[in-house]
Amino acid sequence: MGDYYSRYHQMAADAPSTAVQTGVLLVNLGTPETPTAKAVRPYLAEFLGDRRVIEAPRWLWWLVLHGVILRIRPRRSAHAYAKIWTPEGSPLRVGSERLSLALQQELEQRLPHPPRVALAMRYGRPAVADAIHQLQAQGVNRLLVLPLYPQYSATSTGSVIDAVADAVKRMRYPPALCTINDYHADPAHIEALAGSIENWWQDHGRGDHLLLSFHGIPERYVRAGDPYQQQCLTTAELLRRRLGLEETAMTVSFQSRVGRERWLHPYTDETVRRLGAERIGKLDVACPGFAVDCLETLEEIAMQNRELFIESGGGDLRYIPALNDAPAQVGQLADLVERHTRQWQPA
Ligand SMILES: C=CC1=C(C)c2cc3[nH]c(cc4nc(cc5[nH]c(cc1n2)c(C)c5CCC(=O)O)C(CCC(=O)O)=C4C)c(C)c3C=C
Ligand SMILES: [Fe+2]
Ligand SMILES: [Fe+2]
Repeated sequence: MGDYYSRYHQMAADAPSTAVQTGVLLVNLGTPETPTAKAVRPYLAEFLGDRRVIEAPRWLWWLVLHGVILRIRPRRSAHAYAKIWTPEGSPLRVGSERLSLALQQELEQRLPHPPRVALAMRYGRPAVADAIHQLQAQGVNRLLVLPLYPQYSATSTGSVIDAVADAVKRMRYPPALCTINDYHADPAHIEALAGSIENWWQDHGRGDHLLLSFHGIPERYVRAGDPYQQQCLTTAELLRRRLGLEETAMTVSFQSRVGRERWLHPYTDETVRRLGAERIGKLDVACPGFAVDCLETLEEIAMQNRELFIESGGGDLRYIPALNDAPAQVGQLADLVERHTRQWQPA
């Protein structure tokens, strides 16, 4: 009896069961380890094998993916990645790591009990499950999941939530969870975007037209209820008003389509060609859906679409960089974290 109680008291004393430690899991898409077909292939296989990304009958898609796409695309994509690769690695990885570090430092300056920040990639490494385990090893028992996608899509944010749910399914004692679905209309986010475009204009002069290009998704997904298109258009409209631009001074388009299905319109490449043919002098392009620069901005927009624009009669296409680890984005994300974790802060 006495033995039982003393053991019980010892256990209770050892267990820090009332300590609250918050974690923030930043999640971005993921990127290959090296710009080679060998490294791009498993990355694409995981990405394009995700049912959230490709909604098609499984067996049919498996045949197309493994029989056709993974035989052709890795080499083509690797060639594109090679053009933007940096000495530190893939821009998406380097930019996401810098942002994660800056957010950790900002929260440490602001809060007496700062959350621990970890970065995960939806595809490739560091895997979502590994990052959550790493946070738990640091004592985290409250977890805020913050996908680095300002607009919600089932294909991007939804898939991150799947990965978190899969990780949690295997845990005996998971952390309490909170997930941020989107921040597409957060005033501080709009302010950060507007400020970065204005700063860029201050250094380079204002162009003749502003194009906002978002990543596309199949139109079919929007018809099925994905709020992505609406959220992109709302971000764009809020940004246009904040910048004080006439409706005719700005265009919205959707880039990076894959396959033959109809994706969100208008397509960025067709829009760029049209604006070139209209003999626009300087076309400024920003991609507000990308928190961090990556293949889709640095290669597709700043290289491929710039060439398209000039070929079709335009003057120059100037890509305005993503927010990356700019203080305005770090501050906005820190505010978001503070708002969502206040409920957990020790009194
Ligand atoms: C084929 C279906 C795809 C859907 C749907 C899709 C949605 C989607 N993607 C992003 C963000 C990024 N995508 C990136 C690259 C990329 N996207 C697809 C396909 C779909 N994306 C592919 C095949 C690729 C790989 C590159 C290529 O082969 O062309 C990237 C950049 C990755 C990097 O390493 O730099 C990002 C970021 C969002 C936000 C989204 C839905 C809204
Ligand atoms: Fe994509
Ligand atoms: Fe692309």
